[in-house]
Amino acid sequence: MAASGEPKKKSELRVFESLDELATDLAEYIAQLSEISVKERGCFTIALSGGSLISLMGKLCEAPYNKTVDWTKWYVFWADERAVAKNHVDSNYKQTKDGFLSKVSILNSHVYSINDNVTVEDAAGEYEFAIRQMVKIRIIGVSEINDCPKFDLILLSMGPDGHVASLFPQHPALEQKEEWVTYITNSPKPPPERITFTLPVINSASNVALVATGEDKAMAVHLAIADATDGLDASSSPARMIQPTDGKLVWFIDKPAASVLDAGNSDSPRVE
Ligand SMILES: O=C1O[C@H](COP(=O)(O)O)[C@@H](O)[C@H](O)[C@H]1O
Repeated sequence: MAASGEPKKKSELRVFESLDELATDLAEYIAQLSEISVKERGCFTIALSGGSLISLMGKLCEAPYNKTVDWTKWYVFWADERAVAKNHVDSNYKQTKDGFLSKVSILNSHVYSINDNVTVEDAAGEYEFAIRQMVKIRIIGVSEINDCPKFDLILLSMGPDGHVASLFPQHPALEQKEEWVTYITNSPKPPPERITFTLPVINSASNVALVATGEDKAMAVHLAIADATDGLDASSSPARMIQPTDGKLVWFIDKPAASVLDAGNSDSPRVE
């Protein structure tokens, strides 16, 4: 990992033999970024997603990280949320609470969940407002390029259709350039109503990690990473649109997810 002050490589592809190895490296990556941010800025702002990601973060709740990470300096946000009650099985908050937050000592007051008591439109507006307040007091950094929030780390899990956060292929939400947080009411994956960070926010982060595991994601990984993808229009692969402007992207994938890349069906990956 590039230490503070060193030039950062823009993107990197890490392929693992097993889920256990991936989870081990992911925990170390997050812990290192947390340490660097706390040293440089006094806090660590992280935005999470749902899906398979949370269980892959499990090793962070174990030794040594449960003791060595400075959890009191963490500020937790969500890159997307489904419009369901917080105790619903589909809630990204519930999944994160059960699988991660309840096992580490992050302060409750540093956990910024999305309001489940209002319409998705209002919830998106409220969440953007909350983030603006955190930018104003410089807990969340700010991009010098576009005034967007600059999260220390945004963690995304890619779906088999190439979606990230709740940004789905061909969806107009991919075009949203003005708002930081938007909403959709027609998600192709249930539940239909969701709140999501927009691409400008994701691409303004200091670090973005994209996780994809399993053979059912192999083609989406190929479309997102391969150099040449004949005839592909950009919005058919939201994951391909993740290109941090002034930050670093790291892909964490397992062998099955890398299988189409490995099969020699692709040109050299766009990432190192
Ligand atoms: O619906 C969602 O799906 C993606 C990917 O989920 P996975 O189970 O295929 O890993 C997830 O990252 C996103 O946050 C979520 O709302």
